Amino acid sequence: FSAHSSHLGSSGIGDNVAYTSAFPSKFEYHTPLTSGVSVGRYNAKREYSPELARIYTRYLSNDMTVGAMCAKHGMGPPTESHESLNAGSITEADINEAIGYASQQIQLYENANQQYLAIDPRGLNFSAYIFGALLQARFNEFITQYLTGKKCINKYNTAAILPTIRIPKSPNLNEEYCNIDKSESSDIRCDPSYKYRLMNGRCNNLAFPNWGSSFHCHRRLLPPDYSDGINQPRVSVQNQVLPSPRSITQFLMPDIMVPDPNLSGMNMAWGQFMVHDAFRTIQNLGLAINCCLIPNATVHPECAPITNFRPDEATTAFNNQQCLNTVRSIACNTCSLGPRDQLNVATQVLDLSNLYGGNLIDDSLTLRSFKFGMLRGSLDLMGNDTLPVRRLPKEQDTLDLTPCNEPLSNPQLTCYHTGDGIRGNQQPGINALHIVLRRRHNQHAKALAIINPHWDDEILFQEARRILIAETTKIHFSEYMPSILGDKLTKYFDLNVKSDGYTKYDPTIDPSTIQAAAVASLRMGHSQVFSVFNVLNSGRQPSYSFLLRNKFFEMSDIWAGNAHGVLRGLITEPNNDPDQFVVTDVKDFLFFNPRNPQIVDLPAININRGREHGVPAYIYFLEYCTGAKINSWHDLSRFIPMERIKELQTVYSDYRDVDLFVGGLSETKAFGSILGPTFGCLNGIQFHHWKFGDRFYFEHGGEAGSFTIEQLNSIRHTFSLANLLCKTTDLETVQLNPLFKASDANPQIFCSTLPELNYDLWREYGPYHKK
Ligand code: HEM
Repeated sequence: FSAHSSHLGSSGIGDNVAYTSAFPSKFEYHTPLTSGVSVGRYNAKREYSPELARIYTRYLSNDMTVGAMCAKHGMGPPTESHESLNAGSITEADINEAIGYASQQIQLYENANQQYLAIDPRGLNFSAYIFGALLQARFNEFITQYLTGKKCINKYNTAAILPTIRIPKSPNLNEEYCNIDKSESSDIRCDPSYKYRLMNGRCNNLAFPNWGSSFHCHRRLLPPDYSDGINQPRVSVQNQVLPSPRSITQFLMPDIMVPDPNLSGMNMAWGQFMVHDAFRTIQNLGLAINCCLIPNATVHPECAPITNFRPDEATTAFNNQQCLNTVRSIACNTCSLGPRDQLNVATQVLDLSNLYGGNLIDDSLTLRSFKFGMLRGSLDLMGNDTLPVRRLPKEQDTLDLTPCNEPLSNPQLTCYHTGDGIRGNQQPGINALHIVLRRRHNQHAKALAIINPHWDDEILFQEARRILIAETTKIHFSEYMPSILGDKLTKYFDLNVKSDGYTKYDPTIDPSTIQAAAVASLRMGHSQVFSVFNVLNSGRQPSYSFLLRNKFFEMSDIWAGNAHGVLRGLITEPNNDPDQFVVTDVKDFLFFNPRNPQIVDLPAININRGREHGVPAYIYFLEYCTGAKINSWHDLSRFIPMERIKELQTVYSDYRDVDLFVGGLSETKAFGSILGPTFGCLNGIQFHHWKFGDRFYFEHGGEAGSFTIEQLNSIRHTFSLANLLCKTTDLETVQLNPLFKASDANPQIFCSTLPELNYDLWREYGPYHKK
């Protein structure tokens, strides 16, 4: 048993390490809130580096031990004890004992699964791959549990040293999963000259072919904070259960509409679409487990229901509901010992995997027509070209198993088939964007087929896909990201789209999705959600409106041919400001289904999710981002208004307990962004990784998938969200930037004035194709 080298495991990590913040030193701080923050240069590669030790030794030093066998609880701060643990401290006999223990436990775990599958067999739809990888992940967690107990290994070393210990093959482990799961897997052969992205996201990084691929773990900026150091949800610094997520949303996140003065509803919708491209964390057994249902049944080990909250108007109206069902995210196979990570089934870069599919279940092949590179479709009742209809049960979404919510009066109006499974039907706005992008793909494919009649279906499909990914990515980077980050942070994180020339890929950056963004900073969009959706006619007058709560997975508006009306509403209506307020439609009535009425609370789920993913508390990310050291509630007043701090104090007993989602949304906005410094920073880092860590990012030069400079400039000068909407809908006018409401600074323009891509630059000249 040997230890690999690890930066975390080296000695000498302590409080005296110089710490640099994620923010630049040259920022002008206009508000006193952020003045005096010690700042430094953001370095995309520094996560898990020794310089962060000061932060994580703080939260991991609250070490209340792991495993019942450990006689010595509270081992003291990690800096004192970590040097005593090295690979040699754990013998072969220890590992063998641990494997024996894990073999028994995994049997019990499987029995629990079987019990629930007997109650709700939908979970059986889960692929064998997920089950196999999950069991392997759980097996390693049981080994970890045994070793930490027997050797009294503290949290710090559980995160730092245990992952470096090689464990022998075991009959329970399918080595194949591990070989293909490892980022540096030698089982995956990549063709460096292939110019298209693989559908599963592999081979983006040629040295680490799994970086950013589907069915792989999220990554972390800070090591996890699990209560047991392995997989149990975070608890308070006093080692108590944290306040109930529902109590937090009841008291701290009321439904108060504060529309953003500038942004349009499209800002929320486009943000959600972008997020769905890269993030898809799924629950264990796809939500088939009901953790609230059976009072005396054995609680499934992956249950994390939300309980211990006071009744309120909504819960009382729903049969005095006292428990909100939440199942834990599926564990990811890290192929090593140590704490749990979570699985992302989407490809983790911005490659439109939500449109094209890209994982084992939502296979791109089921979406293609195999004619002229086009995607399949169907017609709505007005004869508009729309997505293909979902054909049950073959295309049943087997990943999250949320049912389609067909209207009771019209049950034949089912959901549509998308590359994102059922999630593409989550509400009419997201579905309308799927429609737009599917149409645009087919436009690109048709145009290319005229230019290059000799191209076969495969080339046409891949080239149209490559252009459409460039089109949406250009909109993300030149319109969406600046709209939420503001100009300064966009510049700081180097996100601006250039006006000429190439950018450079950095193979040392892992573009994978960051846990803190998955559970908190990018979920800021949940506070932007509006309750009322106005559907506008072609004269931009309201035709009718609906409440979001009535339209989850309910596609009757789309069937009726109102996708354009929904889009007109989104670009015309305002957006809510990302703040501590969240509308009832997602706070009480998320995924409301009249067939099974119950309260589902999205912000409470977000808080719960953060804890069960072991994401550390808010202040550590604040420190990570700004370099500020927070030692009291009062220290927070530089970032959060005092009245809000008082509110936080009514729910949290310690400033170190505040959840990242709650703290981040409580901050005063900074740097001209609609976000505070912590969420601005975390999202900026994620975006930076998506740009520079993605070999296929459209502006990069010198790569197999690079565009010619002429093509690239045509992409830059042609593509915009306004143009995309104009080209794919019956809009006659649209404001210059539809992520903002129309105004003098953002005037309406005629669609007819917007150019088309110069497809001629894609004309292929060969011996038989003369210019
Ligand atoms: C109508 C609007 C929306 C609804 C109903 C919605 C609903 C949801 C739900 C149910 C989840 C999974 C929660 C869980 O089990 O942990 C989720 C996750 C998430 N949402 Fe939203 N959301 C909406 C809009 C947005 C927007 C506008 C953004 C960002 C701009 C966003 C960002 C995220 C992120 C980052 C995740 C985590 C995704 C993952 O890891 O798979 N959402 N959302």
